[in-house]
Amino acid sequence: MIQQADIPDIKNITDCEAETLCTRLRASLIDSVSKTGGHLASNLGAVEITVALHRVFDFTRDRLVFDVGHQCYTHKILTGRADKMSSLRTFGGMSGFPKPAESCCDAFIAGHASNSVSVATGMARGRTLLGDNYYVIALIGDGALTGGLAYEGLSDAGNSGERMLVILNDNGMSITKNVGGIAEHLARQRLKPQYLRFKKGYRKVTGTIPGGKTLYRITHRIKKAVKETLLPCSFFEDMGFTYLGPVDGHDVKGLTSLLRYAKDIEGPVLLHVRTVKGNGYTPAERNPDRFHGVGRFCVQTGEPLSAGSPNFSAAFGGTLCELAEKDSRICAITAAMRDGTGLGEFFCRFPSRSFDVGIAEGHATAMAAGMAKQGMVPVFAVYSTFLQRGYDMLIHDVAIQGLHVVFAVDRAGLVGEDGETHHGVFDVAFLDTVPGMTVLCPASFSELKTMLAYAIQEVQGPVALRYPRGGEGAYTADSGTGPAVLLRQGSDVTLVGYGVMINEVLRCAELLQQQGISADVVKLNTITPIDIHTIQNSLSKTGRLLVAEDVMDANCVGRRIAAELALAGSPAANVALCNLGRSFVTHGSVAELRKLCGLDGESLCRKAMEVCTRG
Ligand SMILES: Cc1ncc(C[n+]2csc(CCOP(=O)(O)OP(=O)(O)O)c2C)c(N)n1
Ligand SMILES: CC(=O)[C@@H](O)[C@H](O)COP(=O)(O)O
Ligand SMILES: [Mg+2]
Repeated sequence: MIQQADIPDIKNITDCEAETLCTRLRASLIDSVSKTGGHLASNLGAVEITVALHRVFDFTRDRLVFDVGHQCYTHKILTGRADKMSSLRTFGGMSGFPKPAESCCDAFIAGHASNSVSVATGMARGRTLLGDNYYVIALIGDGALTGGLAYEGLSDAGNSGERMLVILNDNGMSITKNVGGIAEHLARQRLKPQYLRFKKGYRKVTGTIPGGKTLYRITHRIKKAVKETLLPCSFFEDMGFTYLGPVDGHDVKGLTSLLRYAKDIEGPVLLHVRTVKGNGYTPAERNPDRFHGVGRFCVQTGEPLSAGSPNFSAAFGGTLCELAEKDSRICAITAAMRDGTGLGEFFCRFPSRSFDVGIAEGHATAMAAGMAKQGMVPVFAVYSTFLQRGYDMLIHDVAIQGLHVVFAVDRAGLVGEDGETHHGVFDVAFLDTVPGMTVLCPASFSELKTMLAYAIQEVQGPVALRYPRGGEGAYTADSGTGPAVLLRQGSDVTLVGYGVMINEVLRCAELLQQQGISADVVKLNTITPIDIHTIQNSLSKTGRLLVAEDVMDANCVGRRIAAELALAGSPAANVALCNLGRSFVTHGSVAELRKLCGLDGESLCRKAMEVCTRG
């Protein structure tokens, strides 16, 4: 594994030394990620472009904005964090995404796709307005370019006249193979090497002769006028960019010289590089989708070191196939997360009813509304954190007309190693704001199957099922589709939970029992709307309430219960709301993060005992 001491002074290495450095970095990434897990294929594809960027720019001043940011490992190694790679994505260790708190060379956080051009445009405008002159770069992948936000950024940036560079890292892949018209367009782009060489040579010559700069500007304007009238422009040139490429994204020498050339061009520039996702590691080149996000693996074979275990995504995908077998109205939608959401089998068995729209959650939601309006039953499988991108379409296109769209909200709650940008901790709050919304919370695979059928066949209007990353806990029962059930009976305190957090609540009840305190455990199957009667009945006995949930405090279930009780004139004497509060939660294992946030069984037990001793 490459150590900090091994990193050369990158501004002063030769092209040959740069190539050697890329080889060493690549080997180190493979070795390191095989031990920690993380995003491998994307990082292997971005080694040369990152080294070339660091040869030409100084990222203590110049700003490099990563899109998604999962491809930032080489950047982190080159900016003083080589020795931290062994702590990648661990609690208290280095994040797998750019983090300004980690280094001044990390210009901006990242995690959600398609925002980098917008952020970079803002930075460039800020720079200009403040009279500074550092350079601003956005590094965006072809997958991220299927997100509509990217076009908003490109349209404005291209017209901004700002000196900035957008590097399009085009490997033909999103997590799976890239989709959509833009992917086709990029595939048609052809390199004009002789034209590119001429442009660079001409600029070099005019840069050395007296009056050459003026001559260059005049001929540049003539060329632009000729191209715009006589020759087809690339999509990006139409947007206002000087378009360079596509060029080989693994030629560190060529990239370095092209970046030096691009750096001096007035106005916005788009450099289109072609790379191979997983480059330099055969198993990843052969399976870039499988090596997009990996657990620990054997370097020699590429095989995972731990066998996969049953998870909610697979239970969802299998159940949806069973239902779709009998109901031809059911169709499945994903926003570039087909395998992550468990839809692989559905796409194989029902291709005509399967839609991967690219990284376009807003479009997916609006499209689902259109499908529902025409009589289909669209099931949009989406990670909770990415559904945030579709919130307006959920209100405007789905809910106002009361359309029956089913949202399979995966990765709900704390997700673990991806950290702040990926925890699914806002959906409980924002879904509840939507009139007519139903939100179901399966706590076991069996409940997910029951609730998915119920959501598709019985519920009217928009309905969401929310379930976590990974598998079920000790609770594996199926409490049906009633809004709430009493899982345990006691007289001292009422404990309320939903989803897989019920496992921590049941653990808490066990621990209280050992202290001679008996608890009612109310499990909510539906959290929007809430069945307050079951809770009221329990509280009439206990008078004390603790609600546990791994979501943000704002508009959480606990707050809504407390408010409903107060409005009904039956407020609990003592209430403890155990949730994530109003701060973002870092990365680490889910178990570590629950403990950090006081949401593990032991912490809940201590909280419940406080409530009981308060009176
Ligand atoms: C809004 C949003 N939706 C989905 C994702 C999940 N996601 C992470 S990386 C990725 C594919 C990115 O493809 P690309 O930009 O081409 O980068 P590559 O991995 O090919 O280098 C997706 C869909 C995300 N990060 N953000
Ligand atoms: C970078 C990104 O957004 C995805 O790769 C995400 O990390 C996938 O998360 P899961 O590992 O939970 O599928
Ligand atoms: Mg890609």
